[in-house]
Amino acid sequence: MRHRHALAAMSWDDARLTAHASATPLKPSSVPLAEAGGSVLATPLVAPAAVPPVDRAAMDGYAVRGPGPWRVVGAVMAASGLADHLEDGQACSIVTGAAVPPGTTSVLRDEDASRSGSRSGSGSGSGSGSGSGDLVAGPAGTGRHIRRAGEECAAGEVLLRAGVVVDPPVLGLAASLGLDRLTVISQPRVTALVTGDELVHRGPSGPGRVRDAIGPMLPGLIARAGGIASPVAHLPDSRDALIEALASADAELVLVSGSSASGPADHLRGALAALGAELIIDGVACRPGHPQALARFNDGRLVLGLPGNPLAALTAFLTLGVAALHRLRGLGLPVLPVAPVPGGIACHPHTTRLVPVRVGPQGVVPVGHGGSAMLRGVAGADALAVVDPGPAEAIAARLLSLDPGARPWGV
Ligand SMILES: Nc1nc2c(c(=O)[nH]1)N[C@H]1C(S)=C(S)[C@@H](COP(=O)(O)OP(=O)(O)OC[C@H]3O[C@@H](n4cnc5c(N)ncnc54)[C@H](O)[C@@H]3O)O[C@H]1N2
Ligand code: MOO
Repeated sequence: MRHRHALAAMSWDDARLTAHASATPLKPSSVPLAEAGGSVLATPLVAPAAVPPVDRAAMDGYAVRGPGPWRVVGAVMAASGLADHLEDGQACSIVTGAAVPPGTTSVLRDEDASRSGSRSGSGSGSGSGSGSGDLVAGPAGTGRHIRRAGEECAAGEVLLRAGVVVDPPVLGLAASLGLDRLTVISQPRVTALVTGDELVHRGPSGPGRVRDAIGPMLPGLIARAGGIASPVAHLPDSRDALIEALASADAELVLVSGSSASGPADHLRGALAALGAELIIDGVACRPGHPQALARFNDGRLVLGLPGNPLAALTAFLTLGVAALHRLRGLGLPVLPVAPVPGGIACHPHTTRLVPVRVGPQGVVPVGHGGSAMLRGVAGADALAVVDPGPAEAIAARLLSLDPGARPWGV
């Protein structure tokens, strides 16, 4: 029984938009910082207090007050509390980042300081011990080498808008603001089912044996696209096994590879029909990746059919999978930068071509080996050029990143 192409193949752009619109963003929640990586801010990031909270030394050296020379009256270490007030002509040795004593007018760098007295002679007299009573001299313009309180942000300032991905710099910023929790949309869960009786997971391919090349790609792709991958499940070409696995998948998005075409072992559409899923996309007008499909269960879970040819599976994930995951995470559809193609790329009259390219300063250059069963080209490429259908050659193309976790970039 065949359920082939009840819907006409959708254009590549419409398919991305449709996949994005088919998903429902997950509900926001408050999570500890340690669990927030990869999630998306559900509310703006607001500074609860000024950063830095106090004036701090920007260099190792001496906090001084007024014109020199200065008498060293103490030492401020990294973990010292607020030191006593400095009077005119007084200095305190200090380390980078420590709060300067009240009254400090400047910080004199170690390498600019000359010190006389019990701890003189090294030219770098700060550090442990106060050496109190020594004299220190050197150039110290007013306000030099002091990080002012509030110089990074004031209390109540909005630093990031909602919808920003919590990546390492954002996590570090949140920690430096003193935050312990963030209100975020957490990462969607993704289950991957790799089907095929012919697939093997060790050793070479041969007659009747095809080494699984999709299973190894999916966990990294899912993670880079902001999903949480469960271990890849391998299924035989069995309609019942697929129905059982689809019915029990506990994830917002289920990927199924190798069952998307119309052969006798391609059970995806039959399994979806048996489970009452709505087929939203049945084929996309792109190459590679034409037979990809997207369906939705009544409970909102999405199923993405990845074609069995490995490059087609990759392009399908980057097309529909990334679009759906972005929406689940509360993100808009990624806007693709445009790059010149100095040598041109032949267009297909009716179908969008996805061509592995290297990105250079002059534009993009195809790397070859972009057939749907090949990964050689894409493994050495920076992006896929999206070559819109047309009568001749494209001299510019949008770029689809091969790393769905990369911050947006331009060319
Ligand atoms: N009569 C038709 N035949 C095919 C059509 C079509 O429209 N009508 N579409 C072709 C295109 S385009 C593609 S892409 C494939 C999609 O096939 P399936 O998704 O059904 O996958 P299979 O038939 O199982 O496999 C195709 C090919 O890929 C190899 N494969 C499968 N899984 C893996 C894997 N995990 N790692 C490496 N290689 C894999 C499989 O052995 C086959 O060689 O259908 C075309 N045919
Ligand atoms: O379009 Mo298929 O998806 O060539 O590989």
